[in-house]
Amino acid sequence: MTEQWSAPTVDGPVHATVPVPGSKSITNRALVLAALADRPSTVHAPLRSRDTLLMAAALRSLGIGVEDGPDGSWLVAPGTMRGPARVDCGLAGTVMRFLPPAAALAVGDVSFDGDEHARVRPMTTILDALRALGADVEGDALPFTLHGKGGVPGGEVTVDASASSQFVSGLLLSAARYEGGVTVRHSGRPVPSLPHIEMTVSMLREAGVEVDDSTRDVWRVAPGPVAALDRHVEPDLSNATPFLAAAAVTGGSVTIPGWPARTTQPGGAARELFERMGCAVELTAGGLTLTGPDRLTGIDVDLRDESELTPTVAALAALADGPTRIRGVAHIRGHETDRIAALAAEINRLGGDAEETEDGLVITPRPLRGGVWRAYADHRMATAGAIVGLVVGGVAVDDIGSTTKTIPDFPGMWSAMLGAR
Ligand SMILES: O=C(O)C1=C[C@@H](OP(=O)(O)O)[C@@H](O)[C@H](O)C1
Ligand SMILES: C=C(OP(=O)(O)O)C(=O)O
Repeated sequence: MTEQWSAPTVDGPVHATVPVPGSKSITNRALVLAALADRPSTVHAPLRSRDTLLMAAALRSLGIGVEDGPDGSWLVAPGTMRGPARVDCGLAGTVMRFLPPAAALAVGDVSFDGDEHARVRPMTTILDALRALGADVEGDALPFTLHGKGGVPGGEVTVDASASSQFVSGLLLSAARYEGGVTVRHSGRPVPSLPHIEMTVSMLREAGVEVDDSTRDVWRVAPGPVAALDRHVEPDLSNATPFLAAAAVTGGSVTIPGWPARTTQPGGAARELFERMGCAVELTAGGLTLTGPDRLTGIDVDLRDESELTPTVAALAALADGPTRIRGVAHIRGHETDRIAALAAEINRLGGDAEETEDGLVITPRPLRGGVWRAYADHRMATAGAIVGLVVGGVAVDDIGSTTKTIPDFPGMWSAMLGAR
């Protein structure tokens, strides 16, 4: 059952401080690394939302201990993974791409499935790569089964990762535990979301794993142990962007506490994007504060590196005072939904002017009217609808529940933010 949600509209600037839950990308990397580590780990301030709860549940079904710590942390007790097990990936790219390479180390069968929308997300590249590295995999997309033999030879593999950086990240995360380690070479159109691969490399190094990424499009992971983690998870900076956007579109000001001065999250680039659109952004000890302008400026932007920000940028663009061109994100047609088609359809349904291009969108602002904004089961489509609804009366998001993918209570956070006006 999906839940239609009337997006609240405001008639003045939004002023609020909004604490944002932990990063999905860091939490799910930390869980996989902790499961492969040689001793128990603690993950502090993890995100607890559908994507990470599914990862935790999947690891438990494989025999890994994932217990609640006293302070909201997760305590992870590693061990030999064992099938038979069934993994529900939901719609989480990080579960469907990060867990199979780890589960290939299990003893026994591990079957994977997910939501209807997940079954059409690209998977062949990583499943073929696992076969090439010596794993026994049945299937080319969800659902599929791994016949685990308790170990994987590893070696060198060439992949076309132009559809998702997660193919590379997934292989690298488990690579140290493969007998010969793993070398991944990318061959094809440019890899999107490269900072997410850098996040993977950086977290592997934190866990004592030797990674050579000195050659472009080649990553070499040496075989060896994975050290236990004691890891704090930063706020999810991509999930912070709808809240910052609330200040941007109303000329208000929103502070996100705990915004890191340095980060491996691509969402960190949101600062510069908002500035280019005319916002003032300041990082202090209290967090990142964004103050919106009288009118937002349209921009020409390549979002290949931070493609998960596209829905927020598109929503801002529809409300700006000049055209925006978004480039470099052809692969987001394979995200939770075809985001290029979905954004164009929903902006146009409300009377806007959004045109699909091969690798992005051209959005020319027009006065918008209320109506149903469809989420397509996609959390970031839903939050984009909330941004538009803040200044366009009568917008209803058809499936606000989709936001639980990466934010446990988006409607509650949104109304708390507006209540603080
Ligand atoms: O590794 C990760 O945590 C992610 C990588 C990116 O995927 P793509 O490379 O498929 O864009 C990003 O969009 C996704 O939200 C999270
Ligand atoms: C693309 C995204 O998610 P996933 O991790 O499921 O790929 C996203 O969160 O924008």
